[in-house]
Amino acid sequence: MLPFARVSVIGLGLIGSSVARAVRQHMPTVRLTGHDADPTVRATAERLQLCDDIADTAGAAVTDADLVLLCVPVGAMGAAAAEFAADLPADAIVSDVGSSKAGVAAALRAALPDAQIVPAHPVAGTENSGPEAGFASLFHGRWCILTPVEGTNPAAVARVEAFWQALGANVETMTPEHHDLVLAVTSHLPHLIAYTIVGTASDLEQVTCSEVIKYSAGGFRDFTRIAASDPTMWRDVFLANKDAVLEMLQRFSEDLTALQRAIRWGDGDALFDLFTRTRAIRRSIIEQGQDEARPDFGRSHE
Ligand SMILES: NC(=O)c1ccc[n+]([C@@H]2O[C@H](COP(=O)([O-])OP(=O)(O)OC[C@H]3O[C@@H](n4cnc5c(N)ncnc54)[C@H](O)[C@@H]3O)[C@@H](O)[C@H]2O)c1
Ligand SMILES: O=C(O)C(=O)C[C@]1(C(=O)O)C=C[C@@H](O)C=C1
Repeated sequence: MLPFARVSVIGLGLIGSSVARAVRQHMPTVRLTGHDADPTVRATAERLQLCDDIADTAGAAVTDADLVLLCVPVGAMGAAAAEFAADLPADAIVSDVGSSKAGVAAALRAALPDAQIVPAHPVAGTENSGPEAGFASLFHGRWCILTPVEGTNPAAVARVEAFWQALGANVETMTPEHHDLVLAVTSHLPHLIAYTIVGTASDLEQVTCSEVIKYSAGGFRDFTRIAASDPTMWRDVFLANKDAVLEMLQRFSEDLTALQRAIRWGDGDALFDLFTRTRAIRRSIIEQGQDEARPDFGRSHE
């Protein structure tokens, strides 16, 4: 049996449109309704036939939903939920896909004090955004982390878990705080580093007259992909997950200083040991099938 029969997706960008495509593919009988605050995105969603209906207001999108999935930037979650609060059916489950969880859970609870809320984070994405960037296989073999708080109905958690499993994801459950700490180091810090290194190189470009672009080979190019990620999304993530990101950044700065010292003092063993350890980590990620350099990654998937 399907976990939900009528799903509303609020926010039809990369993740919302990928969810819509994946629902169509894996649960074709589900009635899908979509809404986006941006009329251009709504028009594109209509043209791509992402949903059965595209509603002009968030309220109209949720009136008969049994799952409402918020796919908007984390800083917009509270406002987006408040827009449909008055129209939400009493038995509907509300979930989201935000990249940070503690702040989002609090914002959703404040906007929807009586709703069943099961926050979630599919750990899958690309540097692209918008409804045309989505694709149905985005969640295949990826993790989706659920962060229910105490008192959440276990049956609601089980239905959201079954939903993500039906889209091809592996589901894990943890507290919002633990999620935010783990993701600060595995996702948020790498983005901050990429934004920094590409920014630094671009400042240098003034000096080197475009050599940075001209000779950018593998290493720098990989950073530019990450640094091309959506500015609104990442601004919101860093503001929402401030404490965990700052803590991880402190640890990172200390390790960077140790590396700086090893280079200054010619400590080749320290460099070699670290690089050997990090190479093993990369290889174990590939062995576990978590490598993002899969053939279909980051292209159009329709
Ligand atoms: N991009 C990724 O790699 C990735 C991966 C996992 C989770 N996420 C999370 O998914 C969410 C969406 O990210 P995305 O990459 O799809 O972004 P996106 O920019 O592609 O899409 C976001 C959409 O939300 C709409 N929107 C903004 N405020 C709204 C509101 N109040 N009501 C209705 N619509 C509104 C925008 O118009 C836009 O179309 C974010 O919370 C992000 O943290 C992103
Ligand atoms: O591969 C990318 O482009 C991503 O940034 C995906 C990525 C990640 O850091 O792993 C980014 C943010 C999400 O919340 C989940 C996934």
